Amino acid sequence: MPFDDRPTESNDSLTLLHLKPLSPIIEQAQLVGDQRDRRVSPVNLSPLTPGTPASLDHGDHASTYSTFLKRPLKRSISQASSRSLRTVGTDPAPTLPHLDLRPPFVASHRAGPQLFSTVYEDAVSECTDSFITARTDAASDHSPEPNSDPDPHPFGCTVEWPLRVEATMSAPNAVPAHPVTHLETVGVIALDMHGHLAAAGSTGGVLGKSVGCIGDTCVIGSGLYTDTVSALVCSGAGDIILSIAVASRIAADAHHEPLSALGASNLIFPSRELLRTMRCARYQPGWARMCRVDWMIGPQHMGASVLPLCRPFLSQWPLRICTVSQYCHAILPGHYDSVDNFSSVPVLDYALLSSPATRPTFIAHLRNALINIGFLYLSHPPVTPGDIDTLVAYVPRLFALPQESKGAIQMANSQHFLGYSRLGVERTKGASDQREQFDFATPHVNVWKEGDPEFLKLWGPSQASIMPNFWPKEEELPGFKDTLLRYLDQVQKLSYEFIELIAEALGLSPHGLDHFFDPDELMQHRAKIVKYPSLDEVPSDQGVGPHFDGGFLTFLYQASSHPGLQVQNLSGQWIDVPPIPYTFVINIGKGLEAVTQGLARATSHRVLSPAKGSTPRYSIPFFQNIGQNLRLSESVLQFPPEVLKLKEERGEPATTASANFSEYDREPSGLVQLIGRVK
Ligand SMILES: O=C(O)CCC(=O)C(=O)O
Ligand SMILES: [Fe+2]
Repeated sequence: MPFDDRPTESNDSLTLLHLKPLSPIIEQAQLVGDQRDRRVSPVNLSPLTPGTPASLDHGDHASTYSTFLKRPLKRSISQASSRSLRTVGTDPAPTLPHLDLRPPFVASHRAGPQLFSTVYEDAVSECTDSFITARTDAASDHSPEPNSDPDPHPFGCTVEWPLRVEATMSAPNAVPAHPVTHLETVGVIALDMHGHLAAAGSTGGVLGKSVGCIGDTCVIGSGLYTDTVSALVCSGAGDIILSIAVASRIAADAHHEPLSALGASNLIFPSRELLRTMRCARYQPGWARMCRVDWMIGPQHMGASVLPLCRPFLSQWPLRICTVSQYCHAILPGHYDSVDNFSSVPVLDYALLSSPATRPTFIAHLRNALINIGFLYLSHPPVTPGDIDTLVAYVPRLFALPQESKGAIQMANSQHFLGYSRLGVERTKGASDQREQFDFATPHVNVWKEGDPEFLKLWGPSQASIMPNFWPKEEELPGFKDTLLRYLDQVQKLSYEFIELIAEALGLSPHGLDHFFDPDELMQHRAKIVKYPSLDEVPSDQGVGPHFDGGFLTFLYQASSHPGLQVQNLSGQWIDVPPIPYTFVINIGKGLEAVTQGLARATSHRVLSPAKGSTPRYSIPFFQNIGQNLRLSESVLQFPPEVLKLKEERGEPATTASANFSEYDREPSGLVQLIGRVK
C-alpha cells in the first residue's frame, strides 16, 4: 500500500525536525502519549468492527467541544482534534459566546443540486483510496434540516452525527490495515446532496506552541478553504502553509485549470517542493486531487472526529467525504452505494458555462449526471422566460378546447403521428396511460417517395397549413402556434448545444456526436403538451408507466407545480423529480445510451397521477431525434479509458421493467422510433 513506507512512530519526530527546519514548533512525544490516555466514551457508540482500533473514537467529543468552546482565538471549524485542545500553560481560557456559523439554508435547497461527482485524482498521488463515499441509509435520505435537529450540538451537530461517522468509517471494508496507535492531524472535506461543501481539520501543530499561537489549520485560506465549488484541507509545514496561504492559492489555481488536466498530476503551483512537504486534499465537486507528504507525524483518528464539524455547513448527511490523513487508505474500497442510490436529481446551472473559470465545473457535473444518474435539471437555460410563461399560460386553454376541435386534429388521422390523443389511448407495458396529449414537432419537409422505407414517413410537415393541419385552429387559440414554434426553436438550439457539451464531458471532441444528425432541414424533433388529470377523473395512477425515452435527449418543462415525475435510481428505487420553475429536466434517450456504450445512462422514469382533489398536472417534453437512417451499431465511438472507468465504477443498474427501445442495436433509428410508436 502506498503508505506502508510511512515512518514509524519512533522516528516521526526526527523526520519532522529534519523536514521542518523553518518551524519553531517542536512536537512533544510525551504529550502524544498523554493524549492517548485521555479518551473517554460518553456516548453509546455503535460497536466497532473487530479489529477496528480504538482510536476511531468520538468518545471525547462532548468534552472536546465544550473545552474547545472556551478557547480563545481558535474558535473555528478548523479545530477538531482533541489534541489541538492541549495548550501549554495553566491560565484559564476566557469564555467566548457561542458563534453560530450556520448558513441560512432555505427550504428550496432540498430539491437543489447534487454536485458530487467522480473524483479525479492526481495521477502521481498515492492517496487514491483516500476518497470515500459516505454510506447512506434510509435515515440519511431523510436527514433533518440543520436547523431542525432535535438536539443541536454547540457546533450544530447532533449525537447522531458522530455515530454515523462511526458507521461510515468503521464499515467492514473500512477497517484500517494498520493499527492506529496515536493521533495525527487530519482534515476532512464533505459534500452534501445539495452541493454544500465543508472542510474541517484538526491541528497537530499545537504541541509546543505557546498559548495564543495560531496554527495553519484554523486560518481560512491557509490550512482550510472552501468556496462554492471547491474545498481544501492542507496539512504539513504549517509555517509555510500560513505564510503563503496555500489552500486559497490552490483553490484559485484550480479554478483556472483546464479540463484537459483532469487526471493529470499538475497542480499549477509555484512550489512543487512545498507540495512535497504537505498533504493537501482538494475537492471540487466533480474532481479533486490529493498530495501526500513524505513525512508523517503519526497516525490519526481518520477524520471521524472532525467530520461532525462540517455539520453546520451541510444540509444533509454528506454524500462524499474526502480525508487527508495517513490511514485514509484503510477506508477502502469506497462505498459507492450513495452513487448507486442517488436520491435526488442534480441541478446544473447553465450560467456556469459563461465563464472559463466555472465551465469545467459544469462539465464535471454533467459528466457525473450522464454516467451516474441519466437525469439532470438545467437552471437558467437559454430559453426566454417570457416565452415559457406565455406557452405555459396556453396549456390549460389548449386542453379546454371543445372535444370536437381536439377530435378534428386527432393523431389517429396523422401518418406522422402528430396531433391529439385522448385520455387513456396511449399504453405503456400493456396498461393505459392516464394522460391526454398533443404531439407537435419542429418544422420539417417530408422527402418520402415511393420505394423508400415506410419509417421515413414518420416525420412530416408540422408547421405548414397543409391539410390536415394538426394544429388547433388559430381563431380558437390565437397566438398559440407562434408561441410554441418560438419555444421549440429555442429548445432545439439548446438541444444541439447540449450535445456538444455532452461530447466534451465524455471526452470526445465537441463535434464528436454531430454526425448523428442530418442537416437541419432533414431533421425533425418532437414535442408534446401533456395533461395528467387527477385521480378523481382517472381509474389508475399510471400517468405514464415506467419507460425509457428514445432518441438522444429529452428536455422536459414541468408546466405546473405538481409533483409526479419519478426516476429510477441504479438500485431500482423511485426518486421524485419535482418541478423547479424555469428549469428543464433533461434526460438521456436510449439512442444516446447506445452510441455512448452506456456511458450516458438512459434512466427509466414514470409519472404518477395527481392525488384526488388536485388540479391536473401539465408538462411539455421535447424529444431530440437523430437521423432516421442511422444504424447506431455501425457507429463506434472511442472514449478515453478514464471515462470508461467511471462507468465501471458505477456498476450495473438493477434491471428495470420499463418499456424499451431495444432495437437500436440492429435497426435504423427511424424504424426503432416507428416500432416505439406502434407497439
Ligand atoms: O410528463 C412528464 O413529466 C414526463 C413525460 C415523459 O416521460 C414522456 O412523455 O416520455
Ligand atoms: Fe419519458
